[in-house]
Amino acid sequence: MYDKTDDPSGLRTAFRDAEKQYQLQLRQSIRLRKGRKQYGKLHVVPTNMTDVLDPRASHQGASAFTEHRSGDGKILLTLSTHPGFVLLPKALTPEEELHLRAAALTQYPEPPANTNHTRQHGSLAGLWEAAQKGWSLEAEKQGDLSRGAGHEEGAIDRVQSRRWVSGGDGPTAQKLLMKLRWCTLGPQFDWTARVYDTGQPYKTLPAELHALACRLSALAANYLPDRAAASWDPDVALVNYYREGDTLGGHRDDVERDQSAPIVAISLGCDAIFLLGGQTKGETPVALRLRSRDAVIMAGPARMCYHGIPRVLKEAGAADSRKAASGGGVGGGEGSAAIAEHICSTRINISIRASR
Ligand SMILES: O=C(O)CCC(=O)C(=O)O
Ligand SMILES: [Fe+2]
Repeated sequence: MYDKTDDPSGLRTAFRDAEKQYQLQLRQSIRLRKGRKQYGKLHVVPTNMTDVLDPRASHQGASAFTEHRSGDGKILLTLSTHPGFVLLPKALTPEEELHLRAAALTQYPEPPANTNHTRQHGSLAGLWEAAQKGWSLEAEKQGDLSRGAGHEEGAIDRVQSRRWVSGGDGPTAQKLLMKLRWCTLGPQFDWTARVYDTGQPYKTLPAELHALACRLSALAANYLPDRAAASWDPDVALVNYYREGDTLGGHRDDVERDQSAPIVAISLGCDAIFLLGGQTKGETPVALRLRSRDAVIMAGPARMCYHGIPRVLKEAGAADSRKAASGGGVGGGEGSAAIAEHICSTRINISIRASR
């Protein structure tokens, strides 16, 4: 997990400049009519993408990527500037993509996994279903949010859970779903103490994520530092949810015990710009375009590199998601069209790690 307090000064750095370059900028025209201001529509200011490395265009020859092939023909891309970094375009099958995006919306945030809502609202069991049904949280009861003696800042208390009700006074499930930013699988992460806490109840890393991460790191093993993949046994994952305008600031994931072990990060939904910098924020990062089904592996020296997401490209990737919806989603099950619609405006990243 990463250090959110890493850049408290807000100092201008090469990394920060790159973040600003790619961040969503909205502009609104204002006209004066009969002495009164009239506000036009907000529009997105075009971003110069010419320096963004596109893994799907690597065959064009001008790319900074070096292309390799695994035994079964899968493409692996490396960067000579960043040893230990491997990008696997289309690493997931379309079936895995459908399955994981449904799981990331409907199963992974379920208790006992913590989410960014846990501190304020307690366990939100059934968030996805409640959002589909148009439910809200029942009104807060006096004392619901009281924290017992010995409460430590940063530890997430189990505030009493509230029920979903139709037409309740609390926040709507739809709004809470739109504001879902992360959930943690495997031992809970204490963001303030910056440690994994095996003392609280937690959801073990789903076997499908463990298997997928091991498969991908084994595929990339030749391009990772010595034996980084061989004995790797991931036990935690952070699921990040991004909507248009959401960003993930430049950080290093430096809490896990073995700082050279791989992190395998899976992209689902909308495209994004991923910045990969150096060991300080003074180094200018490279910008990469990540798409749904792509995987990124960072191990060895690349683990020490600052990285972040300055931009989610809402329209990009949406057509594919809609197409998948008409195919029926996960087994054509109920809610698959709703999942596909949601993912058209969302990016999900699942980063799988070993905490111990
Ligand atoms: O969203 C991404 O692609 C990167 C996520 C990440 O860096 C993290 O979860 O630590
Ligand atoms: Fe990270």
